[in-house]
Amino acid sequence: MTTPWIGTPPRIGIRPVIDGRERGVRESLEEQVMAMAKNAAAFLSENLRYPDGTPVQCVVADSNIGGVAEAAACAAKFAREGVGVSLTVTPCWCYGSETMDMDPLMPKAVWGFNGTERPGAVYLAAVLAAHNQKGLPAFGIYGREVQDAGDATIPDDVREKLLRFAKAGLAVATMRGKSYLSIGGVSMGIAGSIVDQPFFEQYLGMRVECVDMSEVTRRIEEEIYDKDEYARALAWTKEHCKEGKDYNPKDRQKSAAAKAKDWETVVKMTLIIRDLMIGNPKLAGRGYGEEALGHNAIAGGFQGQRAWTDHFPNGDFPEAILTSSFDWNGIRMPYVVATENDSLNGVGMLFNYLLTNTAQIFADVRTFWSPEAVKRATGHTLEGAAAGGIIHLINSGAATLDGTGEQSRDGKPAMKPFWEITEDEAKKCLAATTWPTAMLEYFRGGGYSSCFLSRGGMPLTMMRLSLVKGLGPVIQIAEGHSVDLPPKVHEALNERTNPTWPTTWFAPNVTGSGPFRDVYTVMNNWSANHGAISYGHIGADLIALASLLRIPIAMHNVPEERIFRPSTWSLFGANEPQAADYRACANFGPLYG
Ligand SMILES: C[C@H](O)[C@@H](O)[C@@H](O)C(=O)CO
Ligand SMILES: [Mn+2]
Repeated sequence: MTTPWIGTPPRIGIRPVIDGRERGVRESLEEQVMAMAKNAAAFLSENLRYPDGTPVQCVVADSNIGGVAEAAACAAKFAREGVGVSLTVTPCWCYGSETMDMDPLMPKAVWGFNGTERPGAVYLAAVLAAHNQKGLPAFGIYGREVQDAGDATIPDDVREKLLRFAKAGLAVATMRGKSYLSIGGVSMGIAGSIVDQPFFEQYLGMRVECVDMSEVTRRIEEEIYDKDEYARALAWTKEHCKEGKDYNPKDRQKSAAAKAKDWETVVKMTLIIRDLMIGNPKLAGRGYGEEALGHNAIAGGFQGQRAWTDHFPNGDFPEAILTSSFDWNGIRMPYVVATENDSLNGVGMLFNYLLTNTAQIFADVRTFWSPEAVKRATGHTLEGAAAGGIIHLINSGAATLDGTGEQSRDGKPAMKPFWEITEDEAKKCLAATTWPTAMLEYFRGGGYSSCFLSRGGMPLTMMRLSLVKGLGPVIQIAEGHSVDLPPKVHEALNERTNPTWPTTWFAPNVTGSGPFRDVYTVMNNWSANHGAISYGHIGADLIALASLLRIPIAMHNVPEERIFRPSTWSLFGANEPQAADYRACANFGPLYG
């Protein structure tokens, strides 16, 4: 079952531009310029995948672009072909404002070949100046080393920038026109669940769809879900999702029959939340044509607490399974579902997902444990990556089971795109997860929480998107690693909190100064109760994406040499990149704004 919102994914349009002077110059360049475009297209398609695992598609202009007529013909072709991102390439001089991509909504980059036979770099600088003057920021790509005119290889530094730009551009284009589905409303006063529709519209080009949680009740009671799939899902759940310890007081524990009923309910909730997000053609055949359509949601959130969870089984199972890369339908695309309807953390998960095609961890940023505090509480001395202290990431709900770290890459724990995950790895993730009965003191209606401990040694990036009145959205980024603790130490610390929830021990990379002065300062600066955690050090990709969306970065620990933003940003203060970022974002304002 593929996710309909990937339907016709955005393509990357390649624009080969050329010096239009005939009777010698243009003719001498036709072949080389078009070859550069086709080479770039092949590289991008070979190295990038859509969320459904298919190769990214590129569209090359029908001709080299020597002037506005050919630029217009190229724009028309791109519109016909569903192009959402544009890359202009050239090894020679061309006429900037006559050939440039003028589409204000199109993420754009220009690659000027570093070869001196013809002035490709001069065009690059000239056309970027035009982009600056016209308020159409573009990424500039200029390889460090000079290449010979016929050299078709793409140097490593150019490859890195092409991929960083393309991933960010595709994420922007993929979100446009899609929905965030808000199931329920504000959860326990969590600000991220006060869903800000103008933010989604103006910054992401998305819409917010709102459905009351009573719709889930209606569909459960009227059996508006695929009953065959439900039977398979329940059987699969019984086989693969083992009930964990019931920590509730004996006199409050539910009966076996009531627990079995709760399993049935949470499995139905899973089908229903997914159907609400993306629809389900199976429903049309039963007279539920409207329900079959869904809400075109690329991300969603379930309020759960407390209006639902004070009475019904909680949403932890649905949220955890949907954000994982496998279920009763096999290994498949994960979904983006935010616990407590924290829509801003849902957007963070969505950004991370679109940049990596990997499932995401939703977590509370719960506790900073200093080495001294761990020593006092357990007698253990933190060491290795944990030596500076650790942050306890734990939250009931949408932590993907991929977060167990039971998948591997090069022999190390990993979280992979679904098409790389083996059946055995999926089974290991499930086997590493137990499902304790929900803590009834919190979740009066019961249900089940996913409980696992992430393996250490995974490169992780934790990010948060928050809103500030008068400023708008800002993003925080912390690259680091998951860490292992001795079992007894983990147990001692975990039992102090909620042992029924999934834990990732996180050690951010610290720099010794500023917001990354030390681990404590990272947490002390964190701008909300939640973080969206992705496998991999993707901070530079997030920074590129944020710049396309004009969302400034409030803090990050990404090495400077990896940072890639539109060239315009440097004109807002190249010596002070963070201040420049804020100025540039404020200057241009929201992309759809
Ligand atoms: C069960 C509790 O209410 C938790 O849901 C709560 O501590 C949170 O996760 C807050 O983000
Ligand atoms: Mn939470």
